[in-house]
Amino acid sequence: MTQSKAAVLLDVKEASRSFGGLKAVSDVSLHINKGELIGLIGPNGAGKTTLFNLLTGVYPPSSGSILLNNESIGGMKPYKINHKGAARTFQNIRLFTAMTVLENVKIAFHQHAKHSLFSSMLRLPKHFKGEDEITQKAMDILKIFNLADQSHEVASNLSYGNQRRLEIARALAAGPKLLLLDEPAAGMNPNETRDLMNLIAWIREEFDLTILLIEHDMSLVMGVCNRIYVLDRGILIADGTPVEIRNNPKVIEAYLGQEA
Ligand SMILES: Nc1ncnc2c1ncn2[C@@H]1O[C@H](COP(=O)(O)OP(=O)(O)OP(=O)(O)O)[C@@H](O)[C@H]1O
Repeated sequence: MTQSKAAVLLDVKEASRSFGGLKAVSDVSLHINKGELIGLIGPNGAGKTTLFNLLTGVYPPSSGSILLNNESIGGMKPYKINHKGAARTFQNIRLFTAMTVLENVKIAFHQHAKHSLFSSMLRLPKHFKGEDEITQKAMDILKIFNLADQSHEVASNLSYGNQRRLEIARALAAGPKLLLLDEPAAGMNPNETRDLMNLIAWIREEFDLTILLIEHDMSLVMGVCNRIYVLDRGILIADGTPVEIRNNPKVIEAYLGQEA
């Protein structure tokens, strides 16, 4: 896909991140156009999560630049990047497990809600109106994820697959432009995985999202992604359409090397 300036949402230029002597991400340049669903794959320890951590402010890049909507976000605090329009899920699920399903989504809405802390503290009518609206919006999202019936269930009581879905629902509540999903299907069975991939493709359309999806398993991303980037030992070794990636000798070698 061509890289016209207006269409690019995320532009990463020669980003690196070192931990001691290890270059976990090494001079990676990539771009994502608005509306694309992009896969990020690579063997164990390739640097996928570290790249996500750079994109979401968990770590600043050691060098290089990261632009979201033409604005530099490299090194910004995570909450600021979230406000700029990038939301993520984590490889290890991070829900408020003692809270209900509904509360988990409402918290994310509150972080972005318009009603002021002042009206909340004084419990003005405006506060209750805002609260009702947030409950309604949270329920609407839960319906999309087939979690509305369990809205009053404590999050830790959900099945593993549903906890993963709830994480995505919560990320969506932040109203992101860019959604970063770190192995959203990890631990799911093949049917759950297929349903989730279809749901991800659907929410992209419905919410006008751009999505970057980390996945371990190449075959999973083949069906849904427009393009795929491949990392190996911190280096971007390939990018292209699913068919190009499937037939790329460097990619095959990287994956075979992992099995050896
Ligand atoms: N905070 C850290 N401190 C030191 N080393 C780190 C840190 N985070 C990641 N690494 C190292 O950086 C390399 C890349 O790790 P990363 O988790 O980004 O890979 P990954 O592609 O997401 O792997 P996986 O598919 O196994 O999750 C690994 O060698 C890892 O041990």
